[in-house]
Amino acid sequence: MEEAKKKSVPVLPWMRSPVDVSLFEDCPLDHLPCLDPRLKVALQNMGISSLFPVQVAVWQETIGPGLFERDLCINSPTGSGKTLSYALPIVQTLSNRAVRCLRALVVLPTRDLALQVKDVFAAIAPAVGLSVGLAVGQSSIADEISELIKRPKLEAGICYDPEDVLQELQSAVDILVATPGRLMDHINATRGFTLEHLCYLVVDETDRLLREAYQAWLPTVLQLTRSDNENRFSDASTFLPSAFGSLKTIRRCGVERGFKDKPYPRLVKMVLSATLTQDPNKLAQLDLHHPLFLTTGETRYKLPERLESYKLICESKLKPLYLVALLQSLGEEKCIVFTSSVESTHRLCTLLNHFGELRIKIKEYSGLQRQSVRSKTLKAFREGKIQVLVSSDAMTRGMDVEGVNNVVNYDKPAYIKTYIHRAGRTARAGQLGRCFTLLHKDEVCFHLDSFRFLGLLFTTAWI
Ligand SMILES: Nc1ncnc2c1ncn2[C@@H]1O[C@H](COP(=O)(O)OP(=O)(O)OP(=O)(O)O)[C@@H](O)[C@H]1O
Repeated sequence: MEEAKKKSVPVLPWMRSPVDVSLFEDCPLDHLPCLDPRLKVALQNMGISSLFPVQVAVWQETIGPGLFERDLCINSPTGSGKTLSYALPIVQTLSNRAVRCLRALVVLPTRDLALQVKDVFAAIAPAVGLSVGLAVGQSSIADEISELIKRPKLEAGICYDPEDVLQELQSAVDILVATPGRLMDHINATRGFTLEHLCYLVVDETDRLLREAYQAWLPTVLQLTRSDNENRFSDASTFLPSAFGSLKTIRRCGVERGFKDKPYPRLVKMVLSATLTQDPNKLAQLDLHHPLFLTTGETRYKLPERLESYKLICESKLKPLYLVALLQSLGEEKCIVFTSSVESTHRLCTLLNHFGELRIKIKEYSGLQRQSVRSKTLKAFREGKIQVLVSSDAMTRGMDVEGVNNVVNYDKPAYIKTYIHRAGRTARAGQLGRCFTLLHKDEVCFHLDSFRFLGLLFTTAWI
């Protein structure tokens, strides 16, 4: 049904002539034009010696004479390195900034994803003197504000007038990684928080973020970053919250130090996903400027090169036993088992923990749990203290855990996109990985038909 609906949606003209990322090759850091030597060292410290194709393609479009002329829409497989593809050019371009203010905003749908992306920025940005902040609701709002906003005169004890205090509020960060809810909290209520100077907006996991309104964060950000000229023609009151604390932050032409009397630089947008939407109505929400589409190969979505896909056909009532046998055969290798709901995640995890012969640590990770519990579980999984994570689809998007060799679809994914994001937790960064899907024999034909367009061949797994 979903696929039939999609086929009737016309593709936008600019999407018909994309830059094909599959024509690019890895590029050693030594050969990358214009790379700041300080960033080269930072990348080497991360264990990176060359850039992946999508990173080279984005670098080419953003660094050099063309310098972020167009908004970029990037559709590239899971694990292909999309995070660094935007983080590196943004950090390199901002490295020349004279005054600290909030210039880049990266929005992600979940807290764990935002933390992951913040870590990538934090590994390179300090090398060129840039500071990175996080707004995800991990700490109290007061703690978060004190991380994001500075009061230099007040802190130095030389400012007593409340009016002066307001004037002196400054951003403590150049780059902010945020989830939509917390971002809106700061926009609405944090004094001194402004998007007035924003140059880059990254919408990662775009299709997921466009699916939900999240307190109208996108129209709000777009409205606040429009110049005076654009603002004159639109009526923000239709969606802006009534107690809109930061309305003063709408950018005016030439207000920033160094930009007096010059046209204000355009806000550049970068939107990314492994399953980027082609729906014109959804893309219209992003208000893209002369967008350039980067995608990998000719098929709409692509799986990682080194992913092996297996089907396991069994009767429904025997599924738990098949799973136990599969996990036993995988030994201590890290594995994520996906179910269709938070309830079945809980049930399955409880059941697996009753199989004494499975001498591996198995934990649940689902949207039903508190964030603190989820974060603790994820940390233990990263550290290898847990071998198997039973997860609902909360885990499917973007999570990058080293050494996950196997993914199991205990419940078959309802959509191709779900398959892509689940399977994409393995075979990342050019590594080998396996995805097993448990199917009842009646499901096999339907399942394989709907996946054929991915060029996906399932091998039958014998356990
Ligand atoms: N140039 C590189 N060299 C080596 N490893 C890299 C390089 N770039 C990224 N990586 C690693 O590749 C992994 C995947 O990167 P990343 O999480 O950015 O993928 P992604 O394309 O955003 O995937 P997803 O669509 O699932 O979110 C990470 O572990 C990252 O550290």
